[in-house]
Amino acid sequence: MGAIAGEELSKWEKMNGVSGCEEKILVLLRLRPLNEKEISANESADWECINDTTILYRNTLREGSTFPSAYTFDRVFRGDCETRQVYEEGAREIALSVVGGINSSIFAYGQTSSGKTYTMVGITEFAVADIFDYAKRHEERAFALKFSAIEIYNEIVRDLLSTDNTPLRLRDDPERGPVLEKLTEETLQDWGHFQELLSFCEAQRQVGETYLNEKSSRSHQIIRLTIESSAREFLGKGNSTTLSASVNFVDLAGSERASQVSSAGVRLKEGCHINRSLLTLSTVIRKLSKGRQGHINYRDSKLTRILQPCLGGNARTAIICTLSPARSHVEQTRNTLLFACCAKEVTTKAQVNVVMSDKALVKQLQKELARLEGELKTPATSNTDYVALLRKKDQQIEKMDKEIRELTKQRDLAESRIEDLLRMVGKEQISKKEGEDLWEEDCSVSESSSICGPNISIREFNNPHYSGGDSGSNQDEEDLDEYCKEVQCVELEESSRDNSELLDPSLNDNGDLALTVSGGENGTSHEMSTHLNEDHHDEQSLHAMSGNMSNYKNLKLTRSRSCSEHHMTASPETGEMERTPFNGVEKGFPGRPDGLWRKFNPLNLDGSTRFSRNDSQSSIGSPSVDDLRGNSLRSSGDEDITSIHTFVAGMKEMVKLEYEKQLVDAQGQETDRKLRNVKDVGVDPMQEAPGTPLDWSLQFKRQQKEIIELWQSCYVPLTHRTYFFLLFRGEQTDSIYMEVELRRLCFLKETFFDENQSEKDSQTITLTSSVRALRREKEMLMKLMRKRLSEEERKRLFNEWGIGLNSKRRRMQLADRLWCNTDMNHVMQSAAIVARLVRFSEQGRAPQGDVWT
Ligand SMILES: Nc1ncnc2c1ncn2[C@@H]1O[C@H](COP(=O)(O)OP(=O)(O)OP(=O)(O)O)[C@@H](O)[C@H]1O
Repeated sequence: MGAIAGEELSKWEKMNGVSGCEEKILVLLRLRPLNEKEISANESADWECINDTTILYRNTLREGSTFPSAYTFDRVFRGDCETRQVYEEGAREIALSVVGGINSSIFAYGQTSSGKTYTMVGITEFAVADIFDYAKRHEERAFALKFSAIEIYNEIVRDLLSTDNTPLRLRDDPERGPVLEKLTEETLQDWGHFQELLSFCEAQRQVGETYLNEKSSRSHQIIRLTIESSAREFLGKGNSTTLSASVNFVDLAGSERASQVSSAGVRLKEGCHINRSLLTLSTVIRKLSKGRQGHINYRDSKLTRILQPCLGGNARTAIICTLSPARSHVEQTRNTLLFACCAKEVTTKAQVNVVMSDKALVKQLQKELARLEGELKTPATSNTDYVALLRKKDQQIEKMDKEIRELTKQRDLAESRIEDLLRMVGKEQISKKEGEDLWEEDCSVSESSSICGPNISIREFNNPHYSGGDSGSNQDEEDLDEYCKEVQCVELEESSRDNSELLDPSLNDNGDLALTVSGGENGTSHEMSTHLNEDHHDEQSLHAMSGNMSNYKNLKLTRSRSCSEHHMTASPETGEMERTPFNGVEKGFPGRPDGLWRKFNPLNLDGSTRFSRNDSQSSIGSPSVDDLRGNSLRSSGDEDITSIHTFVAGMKEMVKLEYEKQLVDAQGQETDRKLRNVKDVGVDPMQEAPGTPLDWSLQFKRQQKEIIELWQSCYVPLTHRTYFFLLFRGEQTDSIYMEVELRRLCFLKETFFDENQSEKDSQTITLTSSVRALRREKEMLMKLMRKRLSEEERKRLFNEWGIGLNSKRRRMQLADRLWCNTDMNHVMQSAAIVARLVRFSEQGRAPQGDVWT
């Protein structure tokens, strides 16, 4: 059942005038006359209905009672009033609501023998008669009247239309409320049928004799009449609506005092149940009269549970309180009046109940849908607020989108940094291969055949720049082009960044030779490139290949693509190295940091120099750096050496600045790392930077030693060792790079010993390939000894390194002895020689005197 809708609803609402509205329970009072027993007992009638709404207690003064003497209700009926009058002037309207689809209930409440049954029998008959009459007068509608009756006797519900005394089960239906299972429901045929059923119920009901009433009702009786009606014109068409409602005629058992009724045994037990359930009813009414706040104890008795919809629910309700006027019952009468007073404050909210056919329901829903669509198309004034609200929300969403984009950008930047670091650790294998190829080109010079051993396979490359000044033929140029494309391709893919070699000569597509310096911050690389086309001589080729910075107009030092925002370039005007700062605004190259020069031990070739470090932490005892400085200034190669220093200083300065930047960014990166749960590779300066300078100094020495040993065991190119050794000399900012190098070398070593991997992956760097590359590098250095060192210098070196001046292949012997052990003095001497040979230099940037002092 549901609320009726549309025209039919309006019609019935008009008719009833109450649908959906709250209304108070109608409270009627019926005062019966003194009965024979009371008269014979010489009882006086202390109660009098002084008008249609007020009843007065006449004995107030005599008793000195504190109770009110007058009570007002919707309607009061004197003892001489007929039940018909009570019905017609009181209960009728409520009872007949049922024909309009509204539930209704008529109660009779009062003490025993006050006339409840007397009243309700009449009310029920008059109401049903009126309903029959109504149905008869409204032939346009088809009516169905269903009759059922129960009694609640000692808290047991019985079906009064059944001879079976089996108690009825009471359950709660979410839609229908309390439902009695298996309750007999008879469809009334006619008046006679109704009378039969009433008689049957009367016969079934528990009635007993008490002192006050010969035929006292010992149970609560509820006669229910359900009326269903449908418009005949829609019957059978599938779109009819059915009104369905029930009217309850409730004849309660009477409250009684055991002393008054002199009951005992069964009657006493009945009386206890009756009083208890009536007490519950009174409590429910009292609570409802104060509003619906709090718990209403409907479930405390079967009576209140079954009558719950009638008490403050979807029903119109009238309570007829019956009274005895006798003085002996004054206390019970006052209780009844008190109940009545509470009841008149209770409200119910009845509405028309309708059952719709499926077709009608669909139609109704379609109509509702159309209405809602119409509202959407033409928004009402009240919808303006929603439109504004939506617009505001859209703006918020847009703003949040912007923020998300910005945060995504920041995250990508942080990821890029992490990837740079990871790349340093993970990409060296491929780049190693590239390095190998590049060194093969170095060996393609005219002397290569005499240098390279028969067991070393070297790819011949007829590059005119490497062929002793022989101008390139067309074929040569094609080869060069091919080579350049190859290098460019590799670079574009960023797959061959050689982190295993700090100094990685390669050619770019413009014919420039790029000197890639790896090991910078974040695993980035630095490229120095010079145009080879200027000079085809071997000397210049090698010059460029070794990082000669003599031609500043064609030389540039750049960061790899991933860090292209910071790059070093040679100024076209001054030829000086310039570093583009992080913000993109170029400024002059910062020059050499003092600390670097004080630490650096240059190569001294005048034979008077011993190699040492002036680092106070160094355990190597040798001539001081200051000694060397003076000598190195006098050396024939001082320009080259100082140029190396300058370059290294520039690199270190750049590293330092980047490191500072990392410190600033560290917080953001840390947050990002946590969010994405990126496994830290241990290169976070915030985490890895050692605590105190002293701690770091000790750690640096330890790491440096480990690195040198690993260089040795991994056959790392000497130029790489030299550059790294010179670049990172123990400053706090070196820690990150030391850590990365250490891990990289550990990884490399593991790879060398993993034979399976070497066999499986042809791209993986192997021990053999490293040895071969190292061999070719030494051959290249050997050649450079002749180019870069004077004969005197060479002789001096041969003497110092214990190479007989008459022995064969002296330069190769020297090359073989460079970086051949891990003794720090040896390492420093080796580094100085290699640095001199490969000219980590830049002419015109010789260090100032004050730097050396
Ligand atoms: N208004 C009245 N006019 C004349 N007689 C009445 C009236 N009300 C009740 N009586 C008579 O009083 C007696 C008791 O009435 P009734 O059985 O209806 O009381 P009751 O309240 O139903 O009692 P119980 O609660 O014990 O069932 C009956 O004999 C009945 O005929």
